[in-house]
Amino acid sequence: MRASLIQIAVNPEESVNSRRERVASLVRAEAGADLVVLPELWPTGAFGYELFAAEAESLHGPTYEAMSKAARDAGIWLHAGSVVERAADGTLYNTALVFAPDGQLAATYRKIHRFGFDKGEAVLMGAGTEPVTVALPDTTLGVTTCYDLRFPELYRTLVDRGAETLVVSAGWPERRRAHWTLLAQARAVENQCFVLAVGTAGTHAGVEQAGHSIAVDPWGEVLGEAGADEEILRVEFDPARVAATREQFPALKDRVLGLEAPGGKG
Ligand SMILES: O=C(O)CCC(=O)C(=O)O
Repeated sequence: MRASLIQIAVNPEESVNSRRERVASLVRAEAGADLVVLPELWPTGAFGYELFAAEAESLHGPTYEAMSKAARDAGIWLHAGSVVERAADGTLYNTALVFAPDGQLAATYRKIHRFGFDKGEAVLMGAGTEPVTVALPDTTLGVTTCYDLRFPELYRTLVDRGAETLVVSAGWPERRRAHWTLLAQARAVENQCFVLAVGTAGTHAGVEQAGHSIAVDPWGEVLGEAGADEEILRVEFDPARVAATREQFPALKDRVLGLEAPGGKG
């Protein structure tokens, strides 16, 4: 399976419309890949809070249109990163879009863990509630977004639902780059899954982005890692390695379930 992780530079001198057109061309140029993955909120930047309301889209807005067409033109599965979705009741969500090679929408995922504690996304957006998997011909994707990476229980839920390739679409800051790499590898090892983690490059809203998109195999080995700037990280892997790893080292079978305390208090 060939996957292309497009680490998009988000810088304020490029308009949202120009970036959308540029990214559509980058996606089209990946024809021949099986799967293309884009980062979180690349139209506005994950920290472009002041743009969220103005650039919010209905689910079938301009990013949907451009990405659906790009997926169809390239004939690829496309995790198109996420957009600021304005729902019918006016609530904003950080919503990831996944398209099939015919351009049809295969899945949406509203980010469950919002970042910012008592500000930013955490107050500007609503929280998703539904973990999402997408069955591709050769693997099942578990769809997650940025800050989700810190919450292993979400990934276990995705594994229980059949996920074998965990996608993390992010806008991760440079300041915490060490966490990004470490957690991507940890999620791969503990879940015996491939992890495809794609972030943004550049600096927007004063927040330097980490870049360093990374692909990890079910043994925790790094298949490829990008640098800091805009770059396309292309990796090839055999999805059957997930079943083989789980058979050779069956740690997932030793899970002890039901340890969570009722009400979430330990
Ligand atoms: O958890 C982190 O350090 C970064 C999370 C983040 O930037 C996000 O979810 O947008």
